Amino acid sequence: MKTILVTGGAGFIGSNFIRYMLSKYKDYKIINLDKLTYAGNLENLKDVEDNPNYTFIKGDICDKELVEEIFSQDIDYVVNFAAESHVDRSIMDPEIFVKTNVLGTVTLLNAAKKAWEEGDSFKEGKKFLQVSTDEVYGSLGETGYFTETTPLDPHSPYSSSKAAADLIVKAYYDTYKMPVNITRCSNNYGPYQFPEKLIPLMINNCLNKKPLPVYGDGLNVRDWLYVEDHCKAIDLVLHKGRIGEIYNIGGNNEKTNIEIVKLIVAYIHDNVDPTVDESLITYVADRKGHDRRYAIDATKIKEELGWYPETKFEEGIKKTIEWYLKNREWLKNVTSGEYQKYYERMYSNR
Ligand SMILES: Cc1cn([C@H]2C[C@H](O)[C@@H](COP(=O)(O)OP(=O)(O)O[C@H]3O[C@H](CO)[C@@H](O)[C@H](O)[C@H]3O)O2)c(=O)[nH]c1=O
Repeated sequence: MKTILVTGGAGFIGSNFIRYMLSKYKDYKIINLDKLTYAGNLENLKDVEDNPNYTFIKGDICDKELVEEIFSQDIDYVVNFAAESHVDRSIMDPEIFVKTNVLGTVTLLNAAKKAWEEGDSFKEGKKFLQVSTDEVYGSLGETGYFTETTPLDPHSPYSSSKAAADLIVKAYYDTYKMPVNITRCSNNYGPYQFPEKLIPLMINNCLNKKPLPVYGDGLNVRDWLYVEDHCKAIDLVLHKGRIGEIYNIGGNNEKTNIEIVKLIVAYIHDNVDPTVDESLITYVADRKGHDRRYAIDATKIKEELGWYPETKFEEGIKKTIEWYLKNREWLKNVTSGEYQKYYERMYSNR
């Protein structure tokens, strides 16, 4: 029996993680603390909202009083997914990224430390897991991989805020010996991803026959990881990861952006609407400071914890597109209102 505080559980990866953990551990309690920003959506958790082991609390990880009050319950693990996560938004509005990603993390760390400290050490069995990103390592050329010892070299306001948060988490381990882990994942894809990110944005635009905006030359490379494989990796690190360690989590699946876009177009063309074709592809101005290539070396998590990405990309992308096709109402709801304004601001003069 464990109680896990999951922050940002109404977002894409967080909601997939909550669903995965509730079905795997029938005796675990999950508290989901989520601010419900534009990217958080309780619809993502409709199927588990009545589960007696699940509690939702609406709130901000920067709210010290609220976070401390949550820790009046006996929390065993914290998994911190809560973050502003979209690189393009961070280029437009950096401040909220620093606030949520850095101050939010330190607020959570402080509350956990206060609740878990026992004399000059920590109660048994506690852990703070910080969910981070491979973007903290910066950008690769055509060869090489990020390992856990690759120096931090973030470029965007988003990745810089995540790197800062990682360093604060590390400082709590180095200074107080607080039981922590940091995981750094590559690009996730799968059900419930908000359609500002490459894959769901392209699916949504294909379904609406809107131009498909490809940044720069379309040859930037990302390493795609199916979200459920990521959830399995976090579960393993939470239970078996060595305290104080960082674990990279990658899909071992590098693709250029244009390959991804063409694959989505072909699927929609063949299975949904034959009038959708590559003529929708529109090359637009590049993202400022656009990292060229991310690729993860996940040897450490494989050798220490036996994790590897189980889902083949061909299978994962098919499942993902089919999920969006089955959930058009969800897609319609999340792309109304604020999304339209964002889309205009983001894409109108590129
Ligand atoms: C939205 C969009 C993206 N792109 C390009 C930019 C990138 O090279 C690639 C993927 O873009 P995004 O889906 O925004 O993801 P990216 O910037 O790689 O970052 C993601 O992956 C990171 C992990 O690597 C996470 O830490 C971030 O939170 C997550 O947003 O596709 C386009 O060409 N056109 C687009 O409209």
